[in-house]
Amino acid sequence: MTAQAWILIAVLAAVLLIALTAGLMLYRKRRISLAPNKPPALEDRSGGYKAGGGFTFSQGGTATAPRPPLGERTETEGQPMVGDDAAVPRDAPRRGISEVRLPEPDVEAETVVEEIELPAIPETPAGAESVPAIDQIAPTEGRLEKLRGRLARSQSAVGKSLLGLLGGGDLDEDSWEEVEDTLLIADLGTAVTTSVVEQLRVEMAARSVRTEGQARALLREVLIEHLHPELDRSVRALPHDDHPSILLVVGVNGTGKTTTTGKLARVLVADGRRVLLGAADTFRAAAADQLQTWGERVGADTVRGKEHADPASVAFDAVSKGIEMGVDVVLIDTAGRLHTKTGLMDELGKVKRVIEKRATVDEVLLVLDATIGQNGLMQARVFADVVKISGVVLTKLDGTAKGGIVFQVQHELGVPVKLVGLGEGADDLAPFEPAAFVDALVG
Ligand SMILES: Nc1nc2c(ncn2[C@@H]2O[C@H](COP(=O)(O)OP(=O)(O)OP(=O)(O)O)[C@@H](O)[C@H]2O)c(=O)[nH]1
Repeated sequence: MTAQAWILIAVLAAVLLIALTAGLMLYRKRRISLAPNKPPALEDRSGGYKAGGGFTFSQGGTATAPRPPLGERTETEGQPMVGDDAAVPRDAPRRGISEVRLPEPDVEAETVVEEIELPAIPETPAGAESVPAIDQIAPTEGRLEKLRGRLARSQSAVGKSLLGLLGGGDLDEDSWEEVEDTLLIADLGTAVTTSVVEQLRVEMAARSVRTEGQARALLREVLIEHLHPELDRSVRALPHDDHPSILLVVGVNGTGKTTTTGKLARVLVADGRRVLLGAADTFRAAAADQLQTWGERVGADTVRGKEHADPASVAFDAVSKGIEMGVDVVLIDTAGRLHTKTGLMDELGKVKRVIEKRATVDEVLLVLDATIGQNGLMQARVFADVVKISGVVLTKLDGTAKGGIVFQVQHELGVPVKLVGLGEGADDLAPFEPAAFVDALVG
């Protein structure tokens, strides 16, 4: 070969090398690293308060997000890329996942972490009281007991009429029908009512119940049994070794989602946890403001997007930020104003799918308004079809005699009611305890 040919080959090889290097650099630049950043030290804003107990928290089952099968994506390094849909090949038609904005510096303006400007606390002499910058949170222990009066006011009418009927001893068919009607009016639903009445009939005969005291004891026992006290009602909010626990709060708007998310944040902060809030209800700016205010009051940052930003994007940002900040739990408030099932399906399904590119969702809490009775159950069915609900929060139990919906929701969904809302106040959230609930009911 001539010298000229060798020179030509060398030049071609150099050009090829430069093109490869440039291509690799471009590829790396476009990639999003999924390796969590080193968590910066987080300021403890709980005011040093540790709750004595009352609420039970546990750790979600899976430690890390399940990786989608490699063969179904086009890139080969085992990490999902921007816009990847877990189970869909990259070149398949997508359902809007590509709209997801990720927290790169140039899109930072899209979502904002509202850092809380805490007022400087003046140095105080030892022993002197310092002014707390944020809310003092009442101990969470025995909440249901404290709030029992509120429940009892509206519920005990049901218990009284039941005891009035059962306390008389031998019941004729008309009386049994009245018992049945009372349970139906209290929203226990046909299936649970039938089962409760059957068990009461059998046990009343077997135990020869004659007095009101005996009737109360039996009624209490049967109702508690129908509330399945054996179900795990702990809220899966404890952090994993390498990432926070992730909780999604879902439900139709107006049921109390934002309020519940705020109240739950207070309980967690009181329990010594570092909390980050995600305002994925982007349809109404006021919803994000409301959540942020809750956050400011307890000392939790809020990740929020612009009005009408993609909720999945905000949720993703919140989870990413939570991992980066090293918080214990990320609570994500979602929008529930999509009344058609398809819209809801797309929205919530996408939120969950996108989050799970970073971490498994540990708990999906469905918030239901107890005052709307049967309608709440219909909502529950729709949501249960869309996302796997792991727990129910029943709100506004302070304003209704229809608490029987608790029985139905559990019976239909097979999911435990974990928390109850008993007022609009910041601390009016309580763990659901079947025995205490029935005691309030029976009086
Ligand atoms: N009485 C009572 N009111 C409650 C309870 N929980 C929430 N509320 C009230 O219900 C109303 C709606 O609550 P939100 O938290 O804004 O409901 P949401 O589901 O987030 O609604 P959107 O923000 O419109 O999606 C507010 O006025 C709350 O104060 C409760 O347990 N008892």
